[in-house]
Amino acid sequence: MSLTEIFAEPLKTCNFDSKQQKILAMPAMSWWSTLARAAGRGVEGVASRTIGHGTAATPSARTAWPTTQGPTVLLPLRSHLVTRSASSRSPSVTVPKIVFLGPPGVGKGTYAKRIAKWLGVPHVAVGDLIRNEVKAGTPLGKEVENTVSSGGLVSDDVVLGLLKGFLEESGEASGSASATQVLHGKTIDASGGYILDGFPRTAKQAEMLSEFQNVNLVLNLYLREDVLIEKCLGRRICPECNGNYNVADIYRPAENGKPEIVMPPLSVPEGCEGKVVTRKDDTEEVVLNRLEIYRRESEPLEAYYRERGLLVDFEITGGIDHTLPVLSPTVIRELRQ
Ligand SMILES: Nc1ncnc2c1ncn2[C@@H]1O[C@H](COP(=O)(O)OP(=O)(O)O)[C@@H](O)[C@H]1O
Repeated sequence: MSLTEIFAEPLKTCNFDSKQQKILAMPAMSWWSTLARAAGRGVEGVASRTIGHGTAATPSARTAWPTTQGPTVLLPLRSHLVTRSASSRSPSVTVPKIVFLGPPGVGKGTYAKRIAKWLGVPHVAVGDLIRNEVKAGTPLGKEVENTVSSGGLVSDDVVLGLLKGFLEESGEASGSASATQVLHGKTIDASGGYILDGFPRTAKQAEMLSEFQNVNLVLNLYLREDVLIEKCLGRRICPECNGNYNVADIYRPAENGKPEIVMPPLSVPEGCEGKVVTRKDDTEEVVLNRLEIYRRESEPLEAYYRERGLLVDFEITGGIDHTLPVLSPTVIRELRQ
């Protein structure tokens, strides 16, 4: 079964009458190995751990990618991961502890959230944990409010304290603003793995994280900077449902060895229309400041994880429907290594 067969039809809709039903009905291990084999084939020929639509995929794989018709939906994979733990695979793979890295505007949060849902693990967005404290008006929130709205980085101790509390207390209601509000009142359990988004941002934070968590994959999403700025300025959030949207409609032709970029807007659904707002830190001045900080901090951070063989670079060149069918098997393939 080819990558196209697995990801083209099924990912467009959540329709159980489609081919997806057949895939899900397969015995878990055979589904798993088919997916994993296809994932390996999909990025065949990549010399290093650098993956991207423009750089790694073969032309035939590229033309076979699904077109953008309707939302891309990945059904939960958790049961397959659990099944794998009974096999001979290493336990680290069955507990995916994944870090997503990437500059503001790259879509890190959106991809992290989708992949987390698919893997059946919580998406832990540190920026949300911090914003939550600010929104709840806690002493910590008041302390960091100005730093956040100017695009600066909150102190390591504060962020680490929040994250540690969240990861260690999740599974039992901690009663803190973070555990109860970020996840909309639902208790979450990070003991079966997680996707960490927004932490670490510096090599020092990576060191600190390694003292209490063993991360097994770091996905480094990247995108050219002029597009990043446009995407940040087009970003909208719904304060009620926490949904993220983007009104920017971006196109850049391929030139000077750079891939073509096609990013249609991520439209605001009816229920959120009239409610969406621009984040305070998405003004041009603040975005430029955040990108500057990112550039400064990301190099040593990437080096930290590259040296440990955990970093996978992934170039974003398209919208979600274009990217997710390539990113998802990449995550599985890389977790297996
Ligand atoms: N790991 C971190 N260390 C320090 N500050 C952080 C960290 N993560 C988030 N923050 C603070 O929260 C703000 C919002 O974070 P986030 O939602 O991840 O935004 P973005 O990725 O768009 O910069 C950041 O600008 C920063 O002030």
